[in-house]
Amino acid sequence: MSKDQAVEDNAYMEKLQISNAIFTGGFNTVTRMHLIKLDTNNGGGLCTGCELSYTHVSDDEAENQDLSLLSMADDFETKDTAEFGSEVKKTRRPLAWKLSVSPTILISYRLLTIIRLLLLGFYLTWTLTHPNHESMWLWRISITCELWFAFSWLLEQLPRLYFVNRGTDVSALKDRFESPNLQNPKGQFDLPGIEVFVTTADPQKEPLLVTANTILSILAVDYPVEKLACYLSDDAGSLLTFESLVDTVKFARIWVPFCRKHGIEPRSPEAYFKQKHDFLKNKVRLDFAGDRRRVKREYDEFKVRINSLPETIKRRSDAYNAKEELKAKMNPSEMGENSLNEIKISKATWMSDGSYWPGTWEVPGEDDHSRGDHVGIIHVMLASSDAKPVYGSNKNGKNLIDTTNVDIRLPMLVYMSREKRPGYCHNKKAGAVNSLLRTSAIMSNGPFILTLDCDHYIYNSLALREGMCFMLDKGGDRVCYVQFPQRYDGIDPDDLYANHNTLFLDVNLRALDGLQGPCYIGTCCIFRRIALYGFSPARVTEHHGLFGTKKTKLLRRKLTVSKKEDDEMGTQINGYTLDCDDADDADTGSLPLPKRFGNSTSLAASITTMEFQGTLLQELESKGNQGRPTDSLTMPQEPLDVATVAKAISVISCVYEDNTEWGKRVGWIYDYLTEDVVTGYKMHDRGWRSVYCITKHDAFRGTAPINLTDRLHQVLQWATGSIELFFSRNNSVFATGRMKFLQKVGYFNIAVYPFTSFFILVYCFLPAISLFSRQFVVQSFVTLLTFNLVDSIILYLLAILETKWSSMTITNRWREKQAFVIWATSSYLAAVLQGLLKFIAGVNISYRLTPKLATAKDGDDEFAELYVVKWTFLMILPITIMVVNTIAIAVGIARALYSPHPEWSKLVWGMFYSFWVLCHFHPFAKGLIGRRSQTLNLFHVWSGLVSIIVLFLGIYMASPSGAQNHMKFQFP
Ligand SMILES: O=c1ccn([C@@H]2O[C@H](COP(=O)(O)OP(=O)(O)O[C@H]3O[C@H](CO)[C@@H](O)[C@H](O)[C@H]3O)[C@@H](O)[C@H]2O)c(=O)[nH]1
Ligand SMILES: [Mn+2]
Repeated sequence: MSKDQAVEDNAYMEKLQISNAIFTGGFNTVTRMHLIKLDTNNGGGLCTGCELSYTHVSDDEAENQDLSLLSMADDFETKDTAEFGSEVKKTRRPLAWKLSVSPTILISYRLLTIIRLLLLGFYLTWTLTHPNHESMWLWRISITCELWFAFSWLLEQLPRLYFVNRGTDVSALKDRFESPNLQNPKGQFDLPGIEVFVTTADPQKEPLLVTANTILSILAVDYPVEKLACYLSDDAGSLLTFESLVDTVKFARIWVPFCRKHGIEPRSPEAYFKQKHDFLKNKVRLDFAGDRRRVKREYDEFKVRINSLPETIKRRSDAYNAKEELKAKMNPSEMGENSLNEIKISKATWMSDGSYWPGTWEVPGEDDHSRGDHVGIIHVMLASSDAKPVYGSNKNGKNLIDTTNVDIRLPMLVYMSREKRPGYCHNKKAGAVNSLLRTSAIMSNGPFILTLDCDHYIYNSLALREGMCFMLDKGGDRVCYVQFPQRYDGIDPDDLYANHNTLFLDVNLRALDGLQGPCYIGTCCIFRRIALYGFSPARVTEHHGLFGTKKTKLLRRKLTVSKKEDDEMGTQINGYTLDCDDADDADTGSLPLPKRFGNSTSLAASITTMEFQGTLLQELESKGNQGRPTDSLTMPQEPLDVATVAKAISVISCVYEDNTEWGKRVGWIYDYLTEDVVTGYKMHDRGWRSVYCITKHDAFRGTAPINLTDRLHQVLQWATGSIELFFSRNNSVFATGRMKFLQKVGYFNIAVYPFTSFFILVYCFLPAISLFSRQFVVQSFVTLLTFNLVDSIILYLLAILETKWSSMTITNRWREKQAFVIWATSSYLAAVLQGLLKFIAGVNISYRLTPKLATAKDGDDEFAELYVVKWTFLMILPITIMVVNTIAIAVGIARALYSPHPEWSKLVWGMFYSFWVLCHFHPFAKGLIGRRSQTLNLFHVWSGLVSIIVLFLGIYMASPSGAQNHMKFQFP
């Protein structure tokens, strides 16, 4: 590009709005701005941001406003407070609180726990001091297992002693931030800005319609429009995702006003239109039925468009490619002589305005246009809007429904695909969200961030406000994130594969909330941006309310202890501390520059993490931390300029992913198969607390894998993440941070539970083995039985009490127990082995994206997917266990009936044990055999093989010679 041309271009660019351009660039790549044209012929036109014009608030005006606010605040301090007494009281209503659980329940729960602990202690001591001399190996195995089970129960149970439930008051939030008061005389939205991050990685496994619905639910959420920004990260770099987002925006212009006008819930159209109950209920407006019909029709058309996008793009590309090829043939000199160009052209993927798609092309294998090898892309689909509402107009040709008095603005929306290059580690989802974190810091810099998977939509449009209640209440500035539970649509009523995760989501996380907060579970979580930047919580001198006074004191003491270190090694600002606890950069207190910035030609060189943090620190300083540091950062009130977006492009360059800073101390943590738990762990370790927000109506909903194979792999992934936490050197669960002891126990439990696999496995085989060994001597049988009976009763009572403070039910509980045994013998075991391989041999573990179910069409069997079985190695052990125990039962019966030795009939007790084991595998068997018994071939072959082996073994042992040998047999 010549110099003159560049200047000319620049002048031209200034005149354009950002929304008319796609920005691309990356490491060693020039940052470019591609102007895109509105294609009126094609339904999938590109320009979307400019339909709604925003008025520019002049700097003067903005300043004046600020000043008036400030002077009001000053007045307030000098004036007679009595005049505003009622006002003050009104705005000081608490936003969030702890719900009290009946003391009877709490005390009984703790008492029962102690009783079981004592019982376990007695039993274990007794067993340890009374070895079974007639079969020592059996005794040794079982006592080892029992010790482990006791230990892991303790790890799980201890944090539960402090369970809490919480409540919020969204109307109090409204009173405090959206009604006129002294700090906010005009009653304008004074809520802080929130950014919503949505990650998507594969338009095949994650259907476009699912993502589109998530986006729609975000655009329609009940939160001040100008304080909201939505970012979609597309790790596939796919034109499919891009164009479906363009279409989504178009539909959003109808959908969002419709939702606002009639108070629609939920605001994902797919979920809304699927609802079975009477949709006219609670609807006051007369034009509702008509509006609904029109919007429904529009949605159906939208669905057809989205579903045919792959075909549309393919056809378009074929046509353009053919045209280009022809052009090349007709005019070879223009296109370059070699035939390579022709091949290249015939593979391209084209946008609707007739230009190349800068991301990945449908036909794979193209340099710079393949998965894992493409530039970074940013397109601002919707620019941030003005603070004043824009009302719609009457129903007319252009307007589908009457939107007078309905705010028709849409929040800011950005499409982003980070740069990817071969040879770089892109760190999966953690890398994607970190890219979003950097991009958004430049483009909107909201103080709060909600992360959502592409399949998790906002189910309750007040969800963001619920979360803000915790963040903005007194003491809220020590909250690093508000985690919501994961809830799902479309799970079979039996919840065959325990997809609801009740034990974890409704018991364990609630329990952790009573300590230092739930761990982060990857999605449905509102973060405080500074917590992601590696800051420590504010030093608070006085606290009451949300978290109680006692705990605050504890925290304060710890913070005082750490203060000394911070003065030496960290930067402190307005009570927030920037941790610099690593020796390598302790000297300067600054953050290291990315390694390869020295020879980068991109803008990236000028953008360092320090700059982000610098901006943040300045903001905090200038706002003077006026009691509410949380809302001191706001969304930009002006349209983005070219330079800003160009800057944003440079920070999604792949060099950042290689940088030690990101994912080590800042942002989402790298080097783990699952980034979630360890990211939250880091924050708790810095002294933050988190909050669990379970609302009466689910805040978010997602899809869960409802077939056995996908579920096994999902569990494998989670368990691997846990095991990695256990083996990790940097984030050792034993590390001394500012974490509470019992919170540590909670994390330790998460880190070690996969190890249970070994012991469960032994227990599943034990009855069968003992049956064949003839050594199941009933010496301690009475003790065993008595203990187990009493123990079961206590556990059952504990479970009943748990149903009193969580939404756990006894049926759920049994499902979870079954699931635990199944996962233990399949996914957990594989996870431990994978973890060991990584730890010892450094073997890399690859991530497997959980496929998301496209929404079922009307009339389809909703749970057809439930019985789809795809073979996986994870199934081998559970099948073996089932077969072995079935045979053990058969052999047991045969022996009891026909045996010449009377004492063998006692072995019949072992059969009950086998039966008990089999009961746990019932969901597994059901999933495997299923309704349509399709892929049973492998199951049959494998179980046949195991049966034969076991039978031969049995015959061998039953024969006199075999029996003699066996008397000397010692279990290895
Ligand atoms: O390279 C990647 C891989 C994944 N993702 C996104 O990450 C999310 C979660 O991936 P998925 O395979 O669906 O994981 P699940 O097992 O369904 O999800 C749970 O478990 C994950 C790991 O613990 C968490 O990250 C998720 O938030 C949590 O919902 C999805 O939105 C993906 O699009 C990316 O953006 N880039
Ligand atoms: Mn998921």
